[in-house]
Amino acid sequence: MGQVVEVNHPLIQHKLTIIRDEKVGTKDFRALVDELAMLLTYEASRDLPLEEVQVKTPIQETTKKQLAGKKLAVVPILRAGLGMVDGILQLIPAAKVGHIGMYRDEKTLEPVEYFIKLPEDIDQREVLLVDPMLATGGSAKDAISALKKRGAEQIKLITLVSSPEGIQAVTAAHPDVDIYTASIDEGLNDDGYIVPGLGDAGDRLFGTH
Ligand SMILES: O=P(O)(O)OC[C@H]1O[C@H](OP(=O)(O)OP(=O)(O)O)[C@H](O)[C@@H]1O
Ligand SMILES: O=c1cc[nH]c(=O)[nH]1
Ligand SMILES: [Mg+2]
Repeated sequence: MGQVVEVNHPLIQHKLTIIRDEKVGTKDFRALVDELAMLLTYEASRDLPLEEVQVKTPIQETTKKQLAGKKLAVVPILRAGLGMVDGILQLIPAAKVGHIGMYRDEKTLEPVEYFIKLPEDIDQREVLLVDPMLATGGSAKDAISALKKRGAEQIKLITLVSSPEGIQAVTAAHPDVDIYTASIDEGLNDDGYIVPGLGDAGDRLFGTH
């Protein structure tokens, strides 16, 4: 538990480099964030438990494997986390979806929670908390605390771009949470943006400023 996995798969690195380019528009940005979320989830779900099940093929009866144990919930941190949900649901169609609304105060960079709605059985589910950016770590840290307060015990954090500071903040506050990311970037600028990063993920996804 508490591992930090920078997923270096060539397809992930290639697609991330494309969306870093400020010239890439909303349509392509949105499509690639979804693809990256799917690829990262493929990696993050490597340890899902399996169980045996009887199957009768057109040829013969056999014993094979199926997913076992806890069901899953995908929980995006609004707004930008929303851009990762569809890609993940293509991989795990049966997952339930929760929502945690948070924005960073422009001056203090402190996260402000404005909405939270989770499946009533969140305590029975393994949670994939998703947000493209892990900067100071404030949003992810508070979102994980909010999930734990509502009974979630197994949480993984999936981000596209993370700063060393954000990783440090989350692993210190929540050593039980694994972090899967496409890139650990250099750091943060004075405005709390990841360097080199990709800009404001929410604004690029939704065409806002
Ligand atoms: O690690 P932190 O310092 O908390 O920063 C990361 C958060 O900042 C961005 O959200 P933002 O506040 O811009 O809201 P938005 O997603 O609605 O754009 C991003 O989507 C993360 O949620
Ligand atoms: O680089 C950053 C940092 C926080 N939030 C973003 O959307 N981008
Ligand atoms: Mg946010």
